[in-house]
Amino acid sequence: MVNTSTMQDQPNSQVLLSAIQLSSCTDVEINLQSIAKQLSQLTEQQLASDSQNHQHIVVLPECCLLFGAKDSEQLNLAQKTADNQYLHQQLAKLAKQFQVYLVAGTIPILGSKNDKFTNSSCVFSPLGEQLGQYDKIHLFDVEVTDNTQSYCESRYTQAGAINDSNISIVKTPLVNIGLTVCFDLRFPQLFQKLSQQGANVITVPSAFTQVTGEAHWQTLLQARAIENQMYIIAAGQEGTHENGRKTWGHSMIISPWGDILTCLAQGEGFISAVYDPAHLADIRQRMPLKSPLSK
Ligand SMILES: O=C(O)CNC(=O)[C@H](CS)NC(=O)CCC(=O)C(=O)O
Repeated sequence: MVNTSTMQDQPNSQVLLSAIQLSSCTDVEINLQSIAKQLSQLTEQQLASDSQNHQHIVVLPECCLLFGAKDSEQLNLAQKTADNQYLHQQLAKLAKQFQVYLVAGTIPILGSKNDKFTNSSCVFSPLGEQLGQYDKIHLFDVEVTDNTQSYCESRYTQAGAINDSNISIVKTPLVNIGLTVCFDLRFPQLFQKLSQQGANVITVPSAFTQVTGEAHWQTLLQARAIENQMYIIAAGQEGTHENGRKTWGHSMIISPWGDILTCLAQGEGFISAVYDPAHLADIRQRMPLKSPLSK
């Protein structure tokens, strides 16, 4: 029990951070069911062990509603759902049903020219309202020594805009969330911008390859958390997907000191950790990181 009388006096005074790890397939409905199942188990467990007086932020992996298909199928999905906003609606419904702030991994959203989609992370409130959207800026056009070999995300994906509307924090009652996606993790500039705007939690929905994940994932996450002094919630795809692609999993939540608070190496499931604002304030106060170079 982490319940205390002060917490009961102050509704929503505690923030819980969670990541859901998925092995998403090429069927949107099955993926929605998997997410609902994980959310149901996660919120049930948390109700049983804990006060209801908290704010709960849950992050899903990149491409949470369609993964392991050809990129052209993501474009088809973006085109098919552009008018009725089906993907947004289903995710908003889940946020409301389970009373969480849902950082809904990424979904394909039809771009301005209709021949590409943005790989977008959307945030929904427990009321089912959309609070923000971030379109992935750094696209994964990379040669990897795995069975896929050559990734060319920019073929069907339109990169996110470099402006204050795309790069902006999402304010919730107790936490400012900075949104990033997967390959963005290799570019500290984005994290610095979000940090300057007042982010104290950064989310990293991902589908890291097994090869690059094993080599770099944990180190990059810890570096971003340490250098920006903030919590990181990283939710990954895991396993072997229908197109043979292998993803690394290892979803983790990292403290502003760089500690791995919790990690799920393999399989579908969830992890949670408590956000500690005093710990964050203490680290920032004892070790101010103001560089004369960042003016
Ligand atoms: O293509 C899709 O279906 C969905 N998109 C992804 O999986 C994206 C682009 S291919 N993956 C990454 O960014 C991996 C980054 C990575 O692994 C690294 O930085 O090492």
